[in-house]
Amino acid sequence: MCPAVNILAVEETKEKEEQNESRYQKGVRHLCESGINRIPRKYILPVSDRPLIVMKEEKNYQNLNLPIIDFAQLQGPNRSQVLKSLAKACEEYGFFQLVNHGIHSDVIQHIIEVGKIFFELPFEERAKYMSTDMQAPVRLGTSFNQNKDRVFCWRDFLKLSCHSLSSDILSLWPSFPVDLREAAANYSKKTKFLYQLLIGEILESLGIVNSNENNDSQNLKEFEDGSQLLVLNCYPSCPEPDLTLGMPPHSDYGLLTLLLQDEVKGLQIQHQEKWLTVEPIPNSFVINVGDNLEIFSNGRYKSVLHRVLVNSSKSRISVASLHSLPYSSKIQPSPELINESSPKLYKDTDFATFLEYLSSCEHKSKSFLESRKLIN
Ligand SMILES: O=C(O)CCC(=O)C(=O)O
Ligand SMILES: [Fe+2]
Repeated sequence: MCPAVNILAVEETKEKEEQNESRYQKGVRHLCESGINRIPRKYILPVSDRPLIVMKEEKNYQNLNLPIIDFAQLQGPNRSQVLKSLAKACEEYGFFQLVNHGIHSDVIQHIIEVGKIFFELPFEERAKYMSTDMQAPVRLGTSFNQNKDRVFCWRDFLKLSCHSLSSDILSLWPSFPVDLREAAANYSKKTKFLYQLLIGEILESLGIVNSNENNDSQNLKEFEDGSQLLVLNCYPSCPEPDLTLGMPPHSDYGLLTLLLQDEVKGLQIQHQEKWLTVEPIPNSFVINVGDNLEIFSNGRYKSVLHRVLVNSSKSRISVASLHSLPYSSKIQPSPELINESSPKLYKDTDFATFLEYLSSCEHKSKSFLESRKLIN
């Protein structure tokens, strides 16, 4: 081939690749709406990272019955037993399912419904909320970290910062469907309240009652007044689910995540070196320990890797309510949990360090937490 033709061919390929890149940035739903029956190369994981979906047959499905904590029982005569089960779940699994939590099923159904409708809106309507600014109070995005991911995952998401539910912030949230703001604000208030109760119980299960008297300790008020982020995740059905993931293995950064999944399974957690699928229980929350709680508990409670499978027949929606300390706070192992037999295991950490980490690497494993360890 003559050199001029060669250069033209290279430029044409480059142009095509750029067009494809900008198409993928618009999200998986947009891609599916264009009608596809194979997944583009951008979403195909290296063989070693692919999920093993030999479990199409129900008998091969390794479902996991996570420990179940009955929240109402914490108020009853079995309180001390339930606190022990809570501690054991956080130590052994880093996850548990919460039932009888007091949030009405209407509130739960409403957020799932508005989430479904939002992701079904015409692309031009959804696209108004697209942003690559990680700090934006509202952000429609795709994949895991779309600015960094070499391979994209099969997920779109809407992030709503709930730090303040002032009318200034709410007016930035999507105006369609018309009840999205109301449903999301109500859901965020209810989950924040539940989180506040739950983190109090978790601190008690760690044996921390009133560290405010100890000047070196985390101010307990910070646990209650921290930041909250709602993330509505949408995983469209996928023509080749064994080649990709809805979310890659990751741990959550904050203290606790309250996760609501619809009836479609997909969430898997790593437990004893296996990936196990978490069975959805209607009207329950999947609660997981985040990196900051692992640090605060000096490694006693575990922030565990989890990932999301997609499937070829059903879309899936989940809503994660992520709770952290205020972004200006430092997190450190609680001095009350450090002694001669349990030395300090993690460096003090702040949110700025985490943001630096996010922007500097492909966030695909537990390595942020690994990077905070004092002893490896
Ligand atoms: O969709 C799920 O089940 C999990 C979502 C998740 O892990 C997250 O939003 O951090
Ligand atoms: Fe997560």
